[in-house]
Amino acid sequence: MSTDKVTSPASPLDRFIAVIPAGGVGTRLWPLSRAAAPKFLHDLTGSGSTLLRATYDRLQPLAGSKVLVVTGKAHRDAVCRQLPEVQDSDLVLESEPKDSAAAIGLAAAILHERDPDTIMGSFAADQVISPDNLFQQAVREAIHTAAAGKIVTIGIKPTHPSTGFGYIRSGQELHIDGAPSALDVVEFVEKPDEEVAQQYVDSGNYVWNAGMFVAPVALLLKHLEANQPELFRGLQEIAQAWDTPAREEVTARVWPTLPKIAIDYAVAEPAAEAGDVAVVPGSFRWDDVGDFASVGRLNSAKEVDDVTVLGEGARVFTENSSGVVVTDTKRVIALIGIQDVVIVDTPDALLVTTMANSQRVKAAVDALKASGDTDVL
Ligand SMILES: Nc1nc2c(ncn2[C@@H]2O[C@H](COP(=O)(O)OP(=O)(O)O[C@H]3O[C@H](CO)[C@@H](O)[C@H](O)[C@@H]3O)[C@@H](O)[C@H]2O)c(=O)[nH]1
Repeated sequence: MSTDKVTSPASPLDRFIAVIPAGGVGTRLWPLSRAAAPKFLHDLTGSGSTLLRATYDRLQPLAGSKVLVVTGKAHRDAVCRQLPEVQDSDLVLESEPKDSAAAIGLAAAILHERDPDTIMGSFAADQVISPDNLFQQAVREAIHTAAAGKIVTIGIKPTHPSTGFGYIRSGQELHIDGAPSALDVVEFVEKPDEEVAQQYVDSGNYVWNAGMFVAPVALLLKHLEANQPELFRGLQEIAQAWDTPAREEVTARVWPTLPKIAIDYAVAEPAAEAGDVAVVPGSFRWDDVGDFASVGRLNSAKEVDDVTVLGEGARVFTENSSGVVVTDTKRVIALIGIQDVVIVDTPDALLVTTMANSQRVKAAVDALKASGDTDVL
């Protein structure tokens, strides 16, 4: 009888490391979401977990403690409080925001330095997803698909012609072991205009990009190098110094020089053209919490009459009214006979609008910026 040890090839799942890029301000959720306390640091579902913490917990069964977080220096303390498990060397702090290609690309480059066979998955810190098991099932399929040499996106069935999302046109089934629903991607179009978005939705051939990318780090970096060579070179330099005493010095020197571009333009669109992108359909409930109408929907269980009320110790009186109230003050709020209102009450800024206008909050933020009144942003 042979005494040779029978070893099975390592599962791609063992090569998986999760990355959470936690940036952006969430302008359409002002005045709740601020530069100093962006959307991902808030509990916007009333679950007791912030969006960041929920994202981390959702990834646990897939990644364990192998999670890298990329965020702004200013958020270091808040992120460490919310995610005490994250080691110093796995917390990437940016001195200034450089958009998602730099954030995700640096994580890929660091992971590549540590182990070039790593499969990484990047997951936005500010989405609401349920149930977790359907998300995890889709990501497992994405990891198997990535191991077959693809950059993998997760597709969400569109409900309206949003101009804030990437659109993915899928093609043939890929027939990959462990990924029965993976499809080839024919085209990836980031944020089309409304007319094009409407055509995509009407055609029934497109899904939304959920803002998640699962890929072998080497493949992601190959496309970054081909399409953004300057960004790639800078990230390489930082990554090579990352686990050495030179980390601080090199990062401080190189990071400010990096070009700003979204990963969707820098990698996803050109990689799809090269035939290197796949999509796994997500059957979970997905919401990017883009405005207060969405906050209202996500918390409808907390309705007082027809008004959704969010906020610890909120004191809200309602009569014949509907909408959403978010408050972090102790003020009493009374709503009488008004429909579909949005009220966001904070100590130094008050927002009053309607559900239908909740996407336009950004206009107020832009106006405040232009007037130089930035202390409330
Ligand atoms: N650390 C860090 N993270 C950043 C930065 N800029 C963006 N991010 C993070 O990168 C992710 C996506 O960035 P957004 O800038 O919020 O992208 P988007 O406009 O919402 O579009 C993306 O997501 C959509 C789904 O929500 C997609 O449909 C679309 O194709 C695209 O991937 C989020 O997790 C965001 O926090 C940055 O400078 N630094």
